[in-house]
Amino acid sequence: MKKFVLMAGGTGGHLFPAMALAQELARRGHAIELMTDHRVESYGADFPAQAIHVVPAATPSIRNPVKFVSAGFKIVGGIWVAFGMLGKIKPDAVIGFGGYPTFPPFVAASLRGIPGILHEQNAVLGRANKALGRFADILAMSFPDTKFADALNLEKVVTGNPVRDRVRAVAGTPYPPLDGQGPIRLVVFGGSQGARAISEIVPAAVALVPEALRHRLHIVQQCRAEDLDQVAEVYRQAKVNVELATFFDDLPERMARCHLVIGRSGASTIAELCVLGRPAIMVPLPGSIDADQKNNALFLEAAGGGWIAEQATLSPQSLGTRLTDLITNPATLPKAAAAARSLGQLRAVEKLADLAEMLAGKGTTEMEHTP
Ligand SMILES: CC(=O)N[C@H]1[C@@H](OP(=O)(O)OP(=O)(O)OC[C@H]2O[C@@H](n3ccc(=O)[nH]c3=O)[C@H](O)[C@@H]2O)O[C@H](CO)[C@@H](O)[C@@H]1O
Repeated sequence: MKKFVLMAGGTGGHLFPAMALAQELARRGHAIELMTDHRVESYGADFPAQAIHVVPAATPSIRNPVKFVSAGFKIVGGIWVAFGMLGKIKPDAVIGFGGYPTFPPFVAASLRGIPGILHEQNAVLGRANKALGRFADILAMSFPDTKFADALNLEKVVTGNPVRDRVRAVAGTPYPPLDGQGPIRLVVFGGSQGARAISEIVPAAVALVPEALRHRLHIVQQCRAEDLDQVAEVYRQAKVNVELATFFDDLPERMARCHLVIGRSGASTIAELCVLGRPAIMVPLPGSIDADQKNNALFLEAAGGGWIAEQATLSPQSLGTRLTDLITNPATLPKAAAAARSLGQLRAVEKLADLAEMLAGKGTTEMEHTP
């Protein structure tokens, strides 16, 4: 039995791949602890860790000098706290999943000489992983051509982005029949936190779908608490069958039953679409550093598994027309579903767990390590 500390930023996009690895390592009989931030309360309920540690962390803003200095103190404090914790836990290896809360504990692990893997979920190397490159032994990547990865001088392995057991359990679900009469199931969500733009545009677009088709729609839509009433009202007026919630714990099962997903293109969203084989209209988060979501979405679109709809040019009219075209053209969606499935990396979690075991097995003395 080995002991691992996983480190992940607090949104679903970082925590869920860490959860997938924790589930696999636990199956293999290893002990796991997690270091993260306070948002673990929202997304970490099923995390199979023996202990969850909230470590001080901050993201420095260059625009505000006061905030920059206070973030610096917080990061140094986080390194100090994590250094103490790691001294007691004594893990054989650490695995970081990106997000600013991974920076202090990963640096602390390196200072203690503990070997470490960084996992990048996106098609573009994130800022925390970029900064942590010199403290790691291996970079595990989800995409073969991860942008900016070449700048890091360390061993690189393409593992794919691990998905949770809950997703793997329904991965074999066949694409549901799409005939001219039955229900058409849509799942709509804006990443782990919801997205206002999706809440504004999707219901208005659905309301423009011709009535005969609209009445066949069964929509499951996640939306932010502050958007719920407005979204419910638009669907009520359009007489659409809809289920709304701020977060669906059973989203993977619902995705497996659906014909089409509309949403953002965060890394786990893309990994799940591929493993489940479901097509998507993807609205990448605009304005994100290095356009990670756009690059994730391009990967699926290039394979024919989905369509990018840029938020800047998206309107209820354009989305309504696209939706109507897709559901009146019965061959298109199953074809895109098959293309998405061909990209699915069901074995990502085993590959990453093998890598973690390999690194833990080598022990700190055998590893060439840069503190
Ligand atoms: C705004 C932001 O910071 N976005 C980043 C964040 O995305 P974000 O945290 O939104 O994460 P992803 O899109 O990667 O994953 C969303 C996850 O939430 C789950 N889910 C969502 C809604 C719901 O009701 N139930 C549910 O279970 C999905 O199944 C999926 O597993 O991390 C990703 C991975 O680094 C990045 O690609 C994104 O750019």
